[in-house]
Amino acid sequence: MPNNSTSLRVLESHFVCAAASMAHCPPASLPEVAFLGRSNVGKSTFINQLLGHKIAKSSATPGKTQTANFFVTTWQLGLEKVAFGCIDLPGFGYAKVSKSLQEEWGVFLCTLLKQRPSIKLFLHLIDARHPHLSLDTKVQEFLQSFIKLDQRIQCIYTKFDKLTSHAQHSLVQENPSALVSVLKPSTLKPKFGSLQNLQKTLLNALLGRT
Ligand SMILES: Nc1nc2c(ncn2[C@@H]2O[C@H](COP(=O)(O)OP(=O)(O)OP(=O)(O)O)[C@@H](O)[C@H]2O)c(=O)[nH]1
Ligand SMILES: [Mg+2]
Repeated sequence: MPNNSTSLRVLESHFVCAAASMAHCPPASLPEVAFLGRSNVGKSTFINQLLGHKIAKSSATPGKTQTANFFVTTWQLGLEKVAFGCIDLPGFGYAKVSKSLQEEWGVFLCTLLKQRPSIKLFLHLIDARHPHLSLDTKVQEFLQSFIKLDQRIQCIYTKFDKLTSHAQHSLVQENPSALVSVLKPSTLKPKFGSLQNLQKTLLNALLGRT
């Protein structure tokens, strides 16, 4: 396994397609990361950070991403080249009334997550300011109900920059296995990691190296 000082570079990324049904999804030939979380939590923004350019459309208005958007990226870690897919999903939790995940999200997205074995990493983005919402618990339960041995779930707190320093420490203490992200990765305090470390952690999780 590459050690922590091995450098990581994003070599290339491109948009593949937007799908609104299983029939429109591209062939599942590469390992994939699915980015899921409430509307407006920062899924598209985080994909852009990881891939190093604005490839996924983000917006201050909730409900921006309406289809499952597929991207492919190639990264170099030391001497190793890895190509993988990223799936930017529509958010849930926009409706004011509490509904089941399937009602919120529709049959397509639930089926996509359950029936696409190439998804090796489910990245669950949670707003750091609201870490205990019942909808996020429902998502965890939903994922746990079907994931296979070669699939992983990883939580990441977004909008971590909106917390006070004290609240940042408390949240990380409460859930040490979660990752954190901020709007401008270069402003993340070193004790909370770096964009490179995040990229390496996610790549290792995707490849089942954790
Ligand atoms: N302060 C701060 N703002 C963020 C962060 N991540 C995202 N945002 C902002 O949050 C808003 C929503 O970001 P998106 O990336 O579009 O969120 P999304 O989860 O893709 O939203 P939907 O596609 O509607 O589900 C944008 O205005 C982003 O600039 C963060 O870590 N910190
Ligand atoms: Mg989005």
